[in-house]
Amino acid sequence: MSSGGESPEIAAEQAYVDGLHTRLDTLRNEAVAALDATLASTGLTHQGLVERDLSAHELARRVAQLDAVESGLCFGRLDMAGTAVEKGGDEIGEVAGTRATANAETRYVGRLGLRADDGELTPLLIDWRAPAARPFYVATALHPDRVRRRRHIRSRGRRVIGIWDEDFSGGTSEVNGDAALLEALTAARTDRMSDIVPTIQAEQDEVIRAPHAGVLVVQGGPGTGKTAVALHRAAYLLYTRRERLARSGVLVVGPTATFLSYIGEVLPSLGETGVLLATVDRLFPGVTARRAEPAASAEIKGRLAMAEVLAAAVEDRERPPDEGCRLVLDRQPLTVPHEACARLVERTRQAGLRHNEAAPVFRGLFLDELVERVAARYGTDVLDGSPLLTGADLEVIREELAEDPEVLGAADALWPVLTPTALLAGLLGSRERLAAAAPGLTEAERAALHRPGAPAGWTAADVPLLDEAAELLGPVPPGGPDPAEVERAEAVRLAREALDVAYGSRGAEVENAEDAEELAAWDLVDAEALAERQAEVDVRTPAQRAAADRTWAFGHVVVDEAQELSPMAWRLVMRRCPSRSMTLVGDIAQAGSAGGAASWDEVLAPHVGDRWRLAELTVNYRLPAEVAEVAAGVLARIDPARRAPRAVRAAGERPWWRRAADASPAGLAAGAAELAAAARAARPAERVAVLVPRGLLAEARRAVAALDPGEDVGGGADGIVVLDPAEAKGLEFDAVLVVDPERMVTEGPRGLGDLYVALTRPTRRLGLLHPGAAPPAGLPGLAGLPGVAELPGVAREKDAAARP
Ligand SMILES: Nc1ncnc2c1ncn2[C@@H]1O[C@H](COP(=O)(O)OP(=O)(O)OP(=O)(O)O)[C@@H](O)[C@H]1O
Repeated sequence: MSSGGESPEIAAEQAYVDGLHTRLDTLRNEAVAALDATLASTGLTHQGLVERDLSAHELARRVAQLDAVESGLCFGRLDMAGTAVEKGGDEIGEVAGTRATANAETRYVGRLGLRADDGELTPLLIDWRAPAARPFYVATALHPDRVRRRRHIRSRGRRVIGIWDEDFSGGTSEVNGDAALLEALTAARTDRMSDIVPTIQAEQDEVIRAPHAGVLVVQGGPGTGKTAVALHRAAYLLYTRRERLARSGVLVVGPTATFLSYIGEVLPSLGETGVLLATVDRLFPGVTARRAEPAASAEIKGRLAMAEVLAAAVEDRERPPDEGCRLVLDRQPLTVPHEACARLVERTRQAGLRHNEAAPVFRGLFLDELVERVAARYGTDVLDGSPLLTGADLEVIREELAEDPEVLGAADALWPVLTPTALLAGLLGSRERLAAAAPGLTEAERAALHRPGAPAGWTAADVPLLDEAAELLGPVPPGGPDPAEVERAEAVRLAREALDVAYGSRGAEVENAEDAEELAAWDLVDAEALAERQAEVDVRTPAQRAAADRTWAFGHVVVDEAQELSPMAWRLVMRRCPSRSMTLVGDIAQAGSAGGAASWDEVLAPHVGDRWRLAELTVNYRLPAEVAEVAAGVLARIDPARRAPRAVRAAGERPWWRRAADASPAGLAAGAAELAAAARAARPAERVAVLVPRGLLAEARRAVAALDPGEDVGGGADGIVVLDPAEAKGLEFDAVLVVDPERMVTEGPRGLGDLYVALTRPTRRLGLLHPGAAPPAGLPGLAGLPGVAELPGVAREKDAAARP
């Protein structure tokens, strides 16, 4: 690499890059001025206002894009052999159809396309996504693709600080382009993922630029760049298909909110701001999943069989009561018996509509039935047996009945208009309804689903069920009851049940006179207040316009950590993308949730049959080779047939294990906190993660939070995060301490996958804290270090006593 201010090569590149920034500044100033002028325009018609807002929106996007590309604007240069000059407007990454031609000799590659304002629109910088930039990523000494020399330009802010060259001239190659990659890989990590445009590798480039149509599955081991590739592919598709995708939108689905915040800067740094990032549980407008639940019930809710359970739950709500329907019309009682009601239900179903859409049909049939029964009260002509009432009489009766609140209420009770939340709350809140709708589940499984009392928020696994319910029910018909009212009525009903249950289960002692003064829940709240208190909070933002519409069809959907989605979650995601233009990235070996995927075929067959393509990433960019060796031991246990991705670098440092001085949960947590603090103290710039089995999480968090900020080691909990494997999915840290690896394996439903995730998070250092005296089983390549108690500054009297 050349570096330093004195190199003439660097000075020449600096001059060029300065010119690019001058051009960028000019464009930015022009865009800002145009935006100001647009916003200041007044006296517009309604149409004019709409157009003004549209153009202001577009200009604001342009300003944001020009701001975003400022850092590392130009990162590459291609010196091309030969004389061919490419025609067409797309080669530098601007609007197709412009007239300018590329300079066949030298192309600069950067974050966006720039042209000179010289009348010729001479290309100055080629967008990394344009076809003319492709050789920068795929040229090799063997297939140079007309490239004589590829140059990586490294900058800090606007200053060029280094260049690396790969010379492909004369059939030989002097390659040191790997240096740029290595530098990127060994840089210290922050809590935000960076883009990789300067160093995208050929196998990644192929995935990023793969054709748009259909489902593309990107399988790759940990650290192979699946997330990075998926996000760059989104940026690429937005660039090549801007027209269509800007309208329909791109959705990126990730496993956790932490993960989404970790990747949240990548697309904006590439100038793309219009992409919606969401976890599956945020994809049902108006519902925020805040409630936790045991893994066992989440797993049941994720099963495909729940689609049938919900369909049966809807049918159950259409079942007339055994005693039929009792009314009082014209002060006379009238009963429509169960069989007659059941006949009406059957005829309504024959209309083939969804439940809510069929409600008006049922109401019409119910009215016909009532008219017939009221007419029968008047009897028939004794002479000829003909009805006493004429058709006009019947019509009048029908009109009166159609406005009678009692009749309407009865129709609604027999065929209630339902919101998805009302249906699901009603199902989960009632043992009887669960028994009726889910006869295929065992008693214990139904008990796991049962949620007695008023609904207190939704869980992540409820969200795909709500979506399924919305699909089965259809929208509330116009003129039907207000959905908010329907929901509230159901909540009040359930709240009332909860209060009844609470009241009914009062201890006998409450009946005693001395306890009578004691205030209890049923004294303080009435059912309506309880329902009000438990109402869902809608946290939608304007930026989530697409997410606010459940029926929105995204133009492209990216799913990261796709192996984690349950079959019910897949049904939801597929509904958001009817075109099936999707990029799914994941690693079957890392599946940790019980409902996660066992194979891509199993995941996709119900939705697209075998119409999907598989791409594999084979190089591990995150892990040093020494850490990869340890992780490979776990992969061999998960699936001996699967090959671990090849690590591109070694750290020169062996991962280690230490025996915990105290094997109790509190002892392990304390030992982990001290080791993490020691790691921070040794290298204060590094981010440290303590990864623990789920059951140790609370204890370990407490121990780390209690670290003394004043101690000379560590500086307290700053820079240390404590996570379980599910939370750590997709993230990476400079140094990782895995606590009690054997418990991690036995604890989760797919514990080996959890351990594999945990071991594959570090970019530099890995340590294990283990309760046993023998090394942790099945993990090759670990160096054994003295126990925690022997660490300087860590030994304490009680630890010393606990040692054998
Ligand atoms: N071509 C590249 N240039 C520079 N850095 C890269 C490149 N490819 C991947 N990386 C880096 O390697 C790390 C791992 O990438 P990423 O998180 O995308 O992997 P992953 O396959 O999604 O991993 P996991 O399965 O563990 O979630 C990231 O820091 C990423 O920036």
